[in-house]
Amino acid sequence: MRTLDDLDVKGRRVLVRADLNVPLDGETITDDGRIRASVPTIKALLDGGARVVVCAHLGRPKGQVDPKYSLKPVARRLGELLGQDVDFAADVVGDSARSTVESLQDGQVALLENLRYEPGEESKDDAVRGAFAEQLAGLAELYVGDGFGAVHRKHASVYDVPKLLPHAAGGLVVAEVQVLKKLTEDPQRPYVVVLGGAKVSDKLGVIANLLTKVDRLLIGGGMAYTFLKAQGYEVGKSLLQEDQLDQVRGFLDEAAKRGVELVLPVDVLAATTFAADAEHEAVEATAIPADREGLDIGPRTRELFAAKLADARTVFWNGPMGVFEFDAFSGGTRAVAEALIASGAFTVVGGGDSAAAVRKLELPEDGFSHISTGGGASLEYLEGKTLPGLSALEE
Ligand SMILES: Nc1ncnc2c1ncn2[C@@H]1O[C@H](COP(=O)(O)OP(=O)(O)OP(=O)(O)O)[C@@H](O)[C@H]1O
Ligand SMILES: O=C(O)[C@H](O)COP(=O)(O)O
Repeated sequence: MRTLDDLDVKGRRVLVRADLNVPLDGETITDDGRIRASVPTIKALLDGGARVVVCAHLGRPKGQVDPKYSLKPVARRLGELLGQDVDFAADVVGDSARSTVESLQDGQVALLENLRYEPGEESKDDAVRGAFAEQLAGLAELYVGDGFGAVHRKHASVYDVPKLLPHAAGGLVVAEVQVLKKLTEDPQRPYVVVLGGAKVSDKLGVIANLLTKVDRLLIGGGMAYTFLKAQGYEVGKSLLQEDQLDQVRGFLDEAAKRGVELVLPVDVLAATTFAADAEHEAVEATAIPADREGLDIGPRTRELFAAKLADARTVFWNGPMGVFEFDAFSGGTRAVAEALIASGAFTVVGGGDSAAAVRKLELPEDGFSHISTGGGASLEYLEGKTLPGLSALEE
């Protein structure tokens, strides 16, 4: 992969695809980790005299303009971190974007509005995506792919634009790949993967492949309930991927066949409603009341997971064990994070919210070998899949 050193950027407009998909509470950024991680590449380009045009997505507005997902607060924070103004374009490839980009001087930076306001960004139709990519590429002369968290998406800004412009990988992508490579090349064993979080349908897909690579798979968070249901237990109002139950039954069989230990919660904190102050109690994972939803793993599961992590030599963890944003349901995530730190293993935490949880719970970031900005992206990399955003940069 070409890197920034291979590009002559002085006086040129450089489109940087970053992953600035940060958690927001209204307009307040609750964790700016991904913005911070994007700063070194942007700064290096600015120091090199480039005119930098940053593009990124926020949330999943599905091709519609929705002010809730505006990148405006991100522009403000990026400016603070860079120590210079970030011009914000009110659209992605429209009049505002074009005039903002045209007025940039050497060493100045602009951020475009949320890429996912444009239906072309995520379209499955190559021609539709390609047409949007042409518009985006038209804003710049060079392209830098640095949004590691999105390299698993075959989206216009990730996959198609680098085909249209001379390109290079940014420092974040290079660094992330370097660490994750270590996990794919002969990891020390036991190799344990811990999966949780809420993007259940996205991430169930990686399990089939992971079962061929790991010694143990611990499943918590919103991911666990589809497994419990697949085993025949009722999960009340918990997060459930009903259409993937057969697939999950297949994983349970496959794990048993391969001798991979698949460890599920034995108890959960079952709440009356999805709220910070919800009434809740620890119940057996096999007996979740119909009117309750599991919002965290229970105390016995925390101990079980910690025991299963104690002798690990390599651990990858993606996805919080519960709704850590609510204090009452953050204990499971804390317990797993602490068990990773205590294991002394080579530990990688991946994912926007997983990394945010580590910081929110004030756990020492240097207690982990690496905190990756990619959740889904890291998981798919570990599967050994060719990721669209990486293959495009390699061409
Ligand atoms: N039992 C649960 N029920 C509902 N939501 C849950 C549960 N457990 C965890 N979550 C939620 O999962 C979310 C994080 O999931 P997600 O899959 O997005 O992880 P991630 O680390 O951000 O990975 P990625 O980078 O791929 O987005 C958190 O907001 C958390 O509240
Ligand atoms: O949060 C992430 O994992 C990345 O920003 C990608 O977001 P997506 O899962 O909505 O494509």
